[in-house]
Amino acid sequence: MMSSATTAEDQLCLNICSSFSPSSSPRSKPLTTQQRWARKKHNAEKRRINSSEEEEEKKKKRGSFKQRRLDKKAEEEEEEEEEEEEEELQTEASPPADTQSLPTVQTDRRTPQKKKDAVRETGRSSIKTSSLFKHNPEIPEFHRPVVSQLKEKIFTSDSFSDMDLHPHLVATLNKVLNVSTVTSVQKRTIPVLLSGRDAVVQSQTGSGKTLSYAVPVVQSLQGLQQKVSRSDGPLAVIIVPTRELAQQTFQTFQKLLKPFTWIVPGVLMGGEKRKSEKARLRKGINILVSTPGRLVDHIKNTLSIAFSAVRWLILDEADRTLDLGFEKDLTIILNSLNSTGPSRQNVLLSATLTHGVTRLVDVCLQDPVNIHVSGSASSDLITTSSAVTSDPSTASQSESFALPEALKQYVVVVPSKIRLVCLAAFILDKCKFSQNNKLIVFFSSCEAVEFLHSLFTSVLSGPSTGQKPKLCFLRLHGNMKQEERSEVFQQFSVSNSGVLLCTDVAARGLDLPQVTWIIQYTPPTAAAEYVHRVGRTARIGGRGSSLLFLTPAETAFITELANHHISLSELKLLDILSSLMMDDTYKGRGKYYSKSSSKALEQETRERATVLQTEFENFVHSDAQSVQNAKKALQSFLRAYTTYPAHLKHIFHIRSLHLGHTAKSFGLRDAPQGLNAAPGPGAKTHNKNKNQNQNKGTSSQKAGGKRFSRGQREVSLLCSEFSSGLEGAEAKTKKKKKKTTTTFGQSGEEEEEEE
Ligand SMILES: Nc1ncnc2c1ncn2[C@@H]1O[C@H](COP(=O)(O)OP(=O)(O)OP(=O)(O)O)[C@@H](O)[C@H]1O
Repeated sequence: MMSSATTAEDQLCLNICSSFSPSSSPRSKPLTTQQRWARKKHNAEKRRINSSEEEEEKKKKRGSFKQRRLDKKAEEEEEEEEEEEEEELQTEASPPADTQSLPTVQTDRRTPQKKKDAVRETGRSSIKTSSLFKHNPEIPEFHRPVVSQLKEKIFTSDSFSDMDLHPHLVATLNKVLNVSTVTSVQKRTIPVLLSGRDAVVQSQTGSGKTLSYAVPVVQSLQGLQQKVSRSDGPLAVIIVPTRELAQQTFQTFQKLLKPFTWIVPGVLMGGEKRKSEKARLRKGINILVSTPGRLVDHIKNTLSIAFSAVRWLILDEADRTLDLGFEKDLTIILNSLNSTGPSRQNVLLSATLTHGVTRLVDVCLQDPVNIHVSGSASSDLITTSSAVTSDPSTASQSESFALPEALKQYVVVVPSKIRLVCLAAFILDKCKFSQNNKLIVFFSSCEAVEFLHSLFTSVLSGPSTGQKPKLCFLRLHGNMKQEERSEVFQQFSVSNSGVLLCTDVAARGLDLPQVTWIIQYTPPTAAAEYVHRVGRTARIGGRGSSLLFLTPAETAFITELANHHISLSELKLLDILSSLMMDDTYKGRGKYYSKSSSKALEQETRERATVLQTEFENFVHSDAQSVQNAKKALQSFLRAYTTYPAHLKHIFHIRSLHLGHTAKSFGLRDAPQGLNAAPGPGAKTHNKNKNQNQNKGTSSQKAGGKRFSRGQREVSLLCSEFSSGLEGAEAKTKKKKKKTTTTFGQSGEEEEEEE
């Protein structure tokens, strides 16, 4: 992991900084375009940082005022010439009006490979994309707020053998799980849990929280005086938000229980066959790992499930369980556990225990110990606060999240129109031009993942050559069949490189080895979610990097993150796009290729980006189905955009999206007509006539053919996102409206799901 992460970082540094090395272009060899570009950038940078005094001196040296005017004129002429060429390119590039509108063509019956070849040919010979680089909002000056990031020391000097654990358990930790030194969170949590106390545990992603509860659970169950038997049923219940995490946690218990074969672990999760789960429950499961929805299903429908012996309740990713859709499930689970069972130990864990979790603490825990493993940036000390509180003054402290120390966090500000090529250029840079990079890219909807997966696989994958395998794109989202989800998860876990496109279904808890980059193509809906997404890399002391995409209108999110002690550095859009100069796959017409001025090289980069965008657009518009998929992806993106919480609406408001530009980021040539989820009255679009249709809805709008008031619509979108994105949507659900009152004292109209 270390070495590959280093390579990634090195590559990044190469892109940003190597061009500043004066010795990078030996005189004996002719310079490549890339090197010329790098040198020009270096000179430009040097000019920028020169002090005004030096500038003055240079001016004096350059001679008389007249001479300076002549120089300037020559410079201007060169610029004008280049601009003219640019205009020419754009005029040629603009497609005729009729090719811009969405085609109503018949389904293309060409094979994908033929289709791809045709697309590539068209992309090369003529650039049909209207200018990507004109009429974009200006990229604002990047202001980096000063924040002191919270730090956590991951490892201690203690080992598991120093703890009061069964020797076979220690041996299993050492030999099967390959761990010997205890992490900070484990050192703090294991003794507290072994003493019988309830606990609330917050520590950074990838710090070993799973073992911090799994070890004491196994230690206590193996030591029970009356030996555990299957007929006891569940003694420990572990609730996690996603299927993949359930599977991963179950596997950890399987390993830990190797020497204690009489204790049986089991997993229940959506997408699996209920019948076989029922049979396993009947036989007896002692450590039960489950997603909330499926456990509720069994509570309602499986007679053999009995909680009379439960001694442990663990809520991993506890703050997630408070989200819409999970809270009511949790209420049913708690009611069911409380109605039977002896007294039990309860544990809440997460990297981000937001103050909303206090409600859960009040309901669930008795006199808990609060373990909060983080110190200030200037100290390595580990502090433990004394109590969980809802006091607003301490709430902000509890909402400052520690991030892995070796995680490098970047942001790139990209106008909507250029987002797609920027993402593609970044992926090519990391996966085609450097090796052993493993990327995870987050999107806001299943449809967007599906669509971009097929687009990238078709346009970017390239053929596998003798030395290099095909660039591999995988996808993971809640609308996939369970077998496929498991297969992808497994495939990405064991691979050394590749790109996983996913929704937030992969944001929490997953421990995928050697991930080098996390890319957030759509920004998260909360700082906490940002933390979990980037936490899929740089785990357990390893290195990793993350890149957040923001549009110029969204840059205030940088300050929002800074409020949570999260600090980002900027990557420049042109630096990312410059990776297209690494080979000639997307070479333009070569007009600027031979020129040496930095402007010409920038222009060549822009032209290549345009060629790539053209390939995307040609692919999308090559058949009706692809257009339909792109529209669906755009529509779901817009829907998801309406679900940002109220306090972030000033940053992410649907009205500030430019529909035509956003459409381009899904490979569409223009803003499509007849989107079901119209973006609202203020949404901007190129086409005024189209806009009229979309602007009609005010207090109510059409979504999926059904009329919703604005509030109802947002709730319905949220529900659908969470049910499809996290629990899996293929489970057939019958929904009915019901008035409910939750354990937490909230009442309201909620959707009840019955499986
Ligand atoms: N003491 C240890 N020494 C070395 N590796 C460890 C130790 N404890 C756990 N690990 C490994 O660290 C990785 C991360 O652990 P884990 O998944 O429990 O982190 P986490 O804190 O739960 O992360 P997240 O908040 O993302 O869920 C796992 O691969 C795990 O096997």
